[in-house]
Amino acid sequence: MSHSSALRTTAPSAPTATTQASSAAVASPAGGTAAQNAVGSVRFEKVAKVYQSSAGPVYALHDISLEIPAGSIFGIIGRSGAGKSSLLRTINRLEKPTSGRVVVDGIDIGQLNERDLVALRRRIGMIFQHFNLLSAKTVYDNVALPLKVAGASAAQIDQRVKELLALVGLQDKHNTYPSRLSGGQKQRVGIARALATAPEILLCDEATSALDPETTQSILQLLRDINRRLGITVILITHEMSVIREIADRVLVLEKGSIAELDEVWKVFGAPRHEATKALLAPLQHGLPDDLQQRLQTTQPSAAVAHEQIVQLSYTGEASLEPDFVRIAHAFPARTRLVHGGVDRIQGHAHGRLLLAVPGTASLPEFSTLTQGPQAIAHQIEVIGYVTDALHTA
Ligand SMILES: Nc1ncnc2c1ncn2[C@@H]1O[C@H](COP(=O)(O)OP(=O)(O)OP(=O)(O)O)[C@@H](O)[C@H]1O
Repeated sequence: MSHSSALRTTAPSAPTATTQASSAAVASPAGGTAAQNAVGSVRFEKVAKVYQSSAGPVYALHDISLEIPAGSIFGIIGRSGAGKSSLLRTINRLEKPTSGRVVVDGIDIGQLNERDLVALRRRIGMIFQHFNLLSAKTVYDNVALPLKVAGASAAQIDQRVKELLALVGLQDKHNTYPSRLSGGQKQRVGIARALATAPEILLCDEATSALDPETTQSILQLLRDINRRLGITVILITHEMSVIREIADRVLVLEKGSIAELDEVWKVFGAPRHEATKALLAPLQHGLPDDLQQRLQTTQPSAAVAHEQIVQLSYTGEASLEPDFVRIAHAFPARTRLVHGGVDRIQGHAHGRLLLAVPGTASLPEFSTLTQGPQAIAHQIEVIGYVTDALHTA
């Protein structure tokens, strides 16, 4: 498929803005190279946001400095009120920072006049949790609207809307009204509309939060496709950690308006460091099964009491280490059983944990030699407790 070049170049409003951005990027006053300022990059420089409310000032963002590379998929997570929406909305200047700069493609967007701001917003599409479609207009007209506003001709609009509806898989819904569409279809219309002016950045504000898991998967697939085929930078905020795990390259964890963590997703999800991250990721952890949880003791029973030692092997994705069951079996004594666990893959890195039940009287291997160097079978190994009676005879 070669929608890519067509969809990025045929929007009537985009060429001027994109050309401006590219030339400004090459001649960046900050001295950055053209590659650093590639189309679709965002840089926050010491961004702060303070809202004035009747109850006094609300410090929503403090000292945010980071860079989102062009063409990447960037996730923003954080507890409710952490500042995610505030940060996202500074990118198209729906919110103006109280201090600091937001630089899009090498241009400080705080300096733009009204006309340039309109042009900027055409280069930055946005989709929403509740789709924000016009219910009195057909699918076709919803997608056509930004093109009409941008002054495109009827022929340009027709060609572009057809391309976009084909891209999002709604070529047979031109004349349908939003009320007749499923949630996933509505979001596809939202995406087509957001792409109408050939943006270089797509902001996604909880875009899958109102969708069921299967529809979420199909929308994520579409977003990934759009990112890869059109080279559009995708920046998303979500409370669904599985969405970040599924499609983001890098993730920012915000806590009380500050950066708690910022790194590649497999690193943050494999070994979360900040309390806020650990709390957010807790639902993704495979909890202990109830029967094991209830019977787990923290002190080891005496040798006279039949029991098992529960050993946890953790995988954080580092150094491409994978669970190798032959080596695990060799490292542990006879009659060791695999009782629980799971391994996910994030960006090609194995991530998860396995729980082994080792006979209580057997001596355990030296964990330090099994977690380092070429002999490593896991990133971390620890005894998490003991159970009397073998689990499988309970
Ligand atoms: N217009 C506003 N006026 C006053 N306070 C605001 C305004 N918008 C946001 N806030 C406050 O700023 C802080 C950050 O809000 P923001 O919406 O950015 O957080 P969030 O992480 O997106 O939260 P959520 O996940 O609940 O949507 C919160 O304390 C919020 O109450």
